[in-house]
Amino acid sequence: ERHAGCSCITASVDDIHFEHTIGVGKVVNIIAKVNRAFTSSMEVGILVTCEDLYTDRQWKVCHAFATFVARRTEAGKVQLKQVIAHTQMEQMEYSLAAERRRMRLIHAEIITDLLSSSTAQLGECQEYQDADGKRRFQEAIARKKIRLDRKYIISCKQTEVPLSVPWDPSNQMYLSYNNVSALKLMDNRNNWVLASEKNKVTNVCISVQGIAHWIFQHFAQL
Ligand SMILES: CC(=O)SCCNC(=O)CCNC(=O)[C@H](O)C(C)(C)COP(=O)(O)OP(=O)(O)OC[C@H]1O[C@@H](n2cnc3c(N)ncnc32)[C@H](O)[C@@H]1OP(=O)(O)O
Repeated sequence: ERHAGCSCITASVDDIHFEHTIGVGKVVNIIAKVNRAFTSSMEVGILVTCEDLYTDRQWKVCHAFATFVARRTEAGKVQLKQVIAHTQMEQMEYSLAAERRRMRLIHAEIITDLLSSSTAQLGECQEYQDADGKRRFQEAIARKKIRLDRKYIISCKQTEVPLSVPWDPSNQMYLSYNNVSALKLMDNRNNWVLASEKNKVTNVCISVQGIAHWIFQHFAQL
């Protein structure tokens, strides 16, 4: 709200993973920072650390991301002022914030997609009490896949090459979720056709033009 200069509403909070417990008597430090402002929404990174005052030891407890939206005024949607990223770390968070936002906004779409593709993979291995149990099981699988994708993106090392972002030095540490999800989408398709095979290297192709085009386009950037 300090950044926005007006009242804001919590739109979403990403997955929260606790890496350590906090014992009684320890000091908890919470640092929250606006990573990036978009139009009326902004991503806030929240870092929780724990401190033992007797030993001076500090450790990370969790790192979460929340999105806050400036409340509409009578004039309509609020245009937030931009965040200026100064340090290399701030620039990295600034870039990654756009990618995380994209993941948030397509979350529902991904769940639907994973649900339809995971139905085929489940096979006969699970027995369900009822249809609701099966649906909850499938949703849990879909959520787990999304969590793993997020973990992968967050753990991306600076030296790893970004995949789908227009090449620009400021995007060096930018990893695209789109490539990961497109590859998974491709992997789930069953209409792959063997194109050639030589020295145990198999080339396969697929006739979904839109996706293939997308992949080639982005591979071309590497
Ligand atoms: C204690 C608590 O805080 S409890 C939580 C209380 N929070 C609530 O009750 C939120 C209820 N939801 C809402 O009021 C609305 O859905 C809002 C404010 C989140 C979105 O408002 P809408 O009128 O749909 O606005 P609109 O579609 O224009 O989206 C506004 C912005 O929110 C962003 N947004 C919308 N949904 C989400 C989401 N789930 N996650 C992240 N950002 C989102 C949009 O991307 C957009 O960003 P931009 O302006 O920077 O491009």
